[in-house]
Amino acid sequence: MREPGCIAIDGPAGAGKSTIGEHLARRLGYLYCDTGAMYRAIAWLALQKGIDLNDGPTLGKLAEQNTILISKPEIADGRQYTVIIQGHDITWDIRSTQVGRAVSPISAHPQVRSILIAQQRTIGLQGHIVMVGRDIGSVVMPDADLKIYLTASLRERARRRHTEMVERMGEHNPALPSLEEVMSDVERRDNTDRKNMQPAQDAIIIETDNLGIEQVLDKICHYVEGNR
Ligand SMILES: Nc1ncnc2c1ncn2[C@@H]1O[C@H](COP(=O)(O)OP(=O)(O)OP(=O)(O)O)[C@@H](O)[C@H]1O
Ligand SMILES: Nc1ccn([C@@H]2O[C@H](COP(=O)(O)O)[C@@H](O)[C@H]2O)c(=O)n1
Repeated sequence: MREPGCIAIDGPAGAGKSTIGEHLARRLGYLYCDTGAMYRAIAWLALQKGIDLNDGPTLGKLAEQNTILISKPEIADGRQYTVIIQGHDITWDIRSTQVGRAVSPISAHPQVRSILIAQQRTIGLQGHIVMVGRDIGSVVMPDADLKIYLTASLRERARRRHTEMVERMGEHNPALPSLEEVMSDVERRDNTDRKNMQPAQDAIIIETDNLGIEQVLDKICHYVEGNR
C-alpha cells in the first residue's frame, strides 16, 4: 500500500485550491503549503520598495535575498498560516487588491519563478504534503503521487470570491468591489497566469461549478484511496 507523498492541487484563481487543500491536508494529517502566498509575499515587498513590476532581474534578486517564513497560524483570526518577511507579519496584507493586481506580472518573470520554484521543491520533497498553486504538478513536483487540477467557470470563481468579500467586508462597505470588478480582476489574472498554469498531462481535472466543497473533497479522497 502506497501513501501519496505529495498531492498537487493546481488551478486558476478562485477554483477552491486553498480551501480544498487545507481541508484535505487536515483530513490526511499532511502538511499544507500554499505556494501562491510565496509569490504574494514577494509582490508585497516589491510594492513596499517601489520596484518596477517589469524589472525581472531586480525582482529576482528580491526573491533571492529575502526569506519568506510560512508557519502555523498561531493567531486565531481566520488565517490558514502566518506569513512573515523582513520581520513583518504580512498574512493579511498579501490579500489586498494592490498585491492581487501586482502578483501575476511579478510571477511571470522567470528570474522570480526559478528562485521560488527551487524553494517550493525543497518544501515538497519533505513528503506527506498537500501543495497548492498553478504549476505544482507540471513543474514544481512533476513526480507528485496525485495531481489534481481544480477549475470552474470565470463567473462562478468571481462569484465565490465576491461572496467571500461580502462576508469579510460587509455588504454596505463602500470599499466593496462589484461582482463585475472582481470578475475583471480574476480574468486579468487568468490571462497573465495562463502560460504557467497548464495542467500536468497526468492531472485529474475536476470541474467544480456544480460541486460543493464537501463533494470536491470526497472526490479527491476517492482518488487518494485509489492511490494507496
Ligand atoms: N466547490 C466550491 N463551491 C463553492 N464555494 C467554494 C468551493 N470551493 C471553494 N469555494 C469558496 O470559494 C472561495 C475561493 O476559494 P479559494 O480561496 O480556496 O480559491 P483558490 O483557488 O485558492 O483561489 P486563489 O488562487 O485566488 O487563492 C472561498 O470563499 C471558498 O470558500
Ligand atoms: N504555483 C504558483 C502559485 C501562484 N502563482 C502566482 O501567484 C498568484 C497568487 O496566487 P494565489 O493562489 O494566491 O491566487 C497567482 O495569480 C500567480 O500569478 C504562480 O505563478 N505559481
